[in-house]
Amino acid sequence: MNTLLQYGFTDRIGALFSFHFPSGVQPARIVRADRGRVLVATPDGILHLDSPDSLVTGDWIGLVGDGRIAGHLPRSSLLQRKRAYDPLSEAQALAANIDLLGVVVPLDRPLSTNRLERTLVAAWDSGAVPLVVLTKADLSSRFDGVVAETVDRARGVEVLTTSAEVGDGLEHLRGRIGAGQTLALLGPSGAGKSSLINALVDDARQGTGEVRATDGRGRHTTTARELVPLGDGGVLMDTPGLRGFALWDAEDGLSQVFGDVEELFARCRFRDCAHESEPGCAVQSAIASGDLEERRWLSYRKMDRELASLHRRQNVAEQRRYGRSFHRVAQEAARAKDYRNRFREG
Ligand SMILES: Nc1nc2c(ncn2[C@@H]2O[C@H](COP(=O)(O)OP(=O)(O)OP(=O)(O)O)[C@@H](O)[C@H]2O)c(=O)[nH]1
Ligand SMILES: [Zn+2]
Repeated sequence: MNTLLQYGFTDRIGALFSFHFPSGVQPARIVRADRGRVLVATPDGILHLDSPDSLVTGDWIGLVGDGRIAGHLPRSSLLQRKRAYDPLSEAQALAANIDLLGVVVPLDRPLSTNRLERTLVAAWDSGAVPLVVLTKADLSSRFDGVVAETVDRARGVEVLTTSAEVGDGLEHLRGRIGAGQTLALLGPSGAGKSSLINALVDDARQGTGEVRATDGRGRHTTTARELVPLGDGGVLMDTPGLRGFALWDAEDGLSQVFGDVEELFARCRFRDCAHESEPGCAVQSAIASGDLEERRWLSYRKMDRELASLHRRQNVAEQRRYGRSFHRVAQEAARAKDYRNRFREG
């Protein structure tokens, strides 16, 4: 099989390709991206290449004859994160062209609803389709009710139950990854992501991890890849960059997960209702009647506040940048005026 077909190449990607690149440009996919270096899957095998820093695992790229990268296709989805220590920094792209984003919830501990909601928000926001993957089903008797609670909190997102240990649910999950689709997993440390990936890949009778690649000088090296073919056209993405994933600019996702809460706002008597103690507040009355859980309301509030403060900080940075460029324009205008005046006088 053509190597690229194993890495998710489809007719749709082929068509996008001919649309974006002149003929003669070869399609390829980023299997792993390090600073300035990428591992790429091409129709003829895996190569190491120098690259611009803007490429991420999952990108579809165009290759010119001499191994130069002509650019990447528009991304159907993009996972980004902010750098927690630097709120003014730009979002950092982590991975592209993920079709299914598995939000991993382990059954060996109580459910962290807050984390589940956040991760679902981020998943929706990336453009991928979220899927909740319950892991360690063989231990589920320890914490009764986590499955039901997860289904409830997932708000219509599909929930699958798996056990890497005893093999439950693996077939079903494999079946969900169509040919040409890429699945990535997001979840807390110890949730069972690696075990699940290994189980899925073993199932496809493929060795995970190391792969042999050729560099520009024809030398062979062995490297870890972050895209792992499942053997039937489906692809698993296992990138360490997705660990420690944080919330970033996720309004659209917020509405996906908390749409029912936001719908209540329209029913408040006052348009500028703060949803605290105003008469006719639909939120407070839904809480009082039990239609809206107070916990969900508080978690909506918290995320909304975080997004708002993120925006304020971004806006301050933007105003500073704008201020600097405005200052420069003003100075130039003043100089020009000065010049004209002198010219007139002269
Ligand atoms: N009983 C049981 N244990 C599991 C299962 N899957 C994973 N584990 C155990 O859970 C622990 C964590 O699993 P990992 O697969 O390393 O978890 P991870 O999500 O990759 O963790 P990080 O690498 O920290 O992100 C290991 O001790 C696994 O053996 C399962 O299906 N059943
Ligand atoms: Zn209100």
